[in-house]
Amino acid sequence: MSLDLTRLSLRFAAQPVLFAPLTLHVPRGTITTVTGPSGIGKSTLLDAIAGTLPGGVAMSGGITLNGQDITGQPAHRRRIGLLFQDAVLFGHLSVGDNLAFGLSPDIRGRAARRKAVTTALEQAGLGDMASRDPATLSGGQKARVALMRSLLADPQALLLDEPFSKLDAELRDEVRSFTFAHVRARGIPVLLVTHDHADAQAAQGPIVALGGRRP
Ligand SMILES: Nc1ncnc2c1ncn2[C@@H]1O[C@H](COP(=O)(O)OP(=O)(O)OP(=O)(O)O)[C@@H](O)[C@H]1O
Repeated sequence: MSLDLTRLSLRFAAQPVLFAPLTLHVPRGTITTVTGPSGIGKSTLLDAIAGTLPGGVAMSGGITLNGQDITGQPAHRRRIGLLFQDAVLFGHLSVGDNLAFGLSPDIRGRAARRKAVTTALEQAGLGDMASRDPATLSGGQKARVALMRSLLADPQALLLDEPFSKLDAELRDEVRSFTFAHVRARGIPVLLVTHDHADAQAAQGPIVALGGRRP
């Protein structure tokens, strides 16, 4: 199982390419860190992989997931999770319903679905908070629910875009450890975009520095 990019290149209309064509092998079970200066195209790269590129971006090169070419596939068919710095939970749903929303359709039957949500709540340390309004959760609790919701969708790869940058230092360590432990346990390829050396160090994987933008 791996995520592979082959000479991937991105360009907004009438602008230079964002970064030099990127070839990258992200094996399962590793967290590969992507760094690079602001504006080089790190978030746009993750959008390209997830299939959520904004309009007006020209892409060349290829993306395969577990050997399957997904370059032209719509986002909902790629089974790639994307997690941002803001743990965005649906305000009109309870914490439990936020988790249920993420559930993979492969988990069938009411009892099995309920059990998956209960297990995720317990893993997030929120066993008794299923009916809580997400607005009443702490930053760390929200981040844990957002991760669990992504994992309940049973993604085949996970993309993390500065996922800890809004958290204060102490919380950041805790949420980082929690996140890395859970994604490692899944054994899926993970790409982490970060500016923080401590994140890259804790990821314990290869570090890819984007650069080489043409003038
Ligand atoms: N709709 C758009 N049209 C033209 N250029 C855009 C558009 N959206 C983003 N850009 C430009 O594309 C470049 C890449 O943006 P992106 O957010 O991917 O960079 P980044 O490396 O993630 O930056 P940061 O580290 O600051 O988050 C930036 O220079 C940005 O100004």
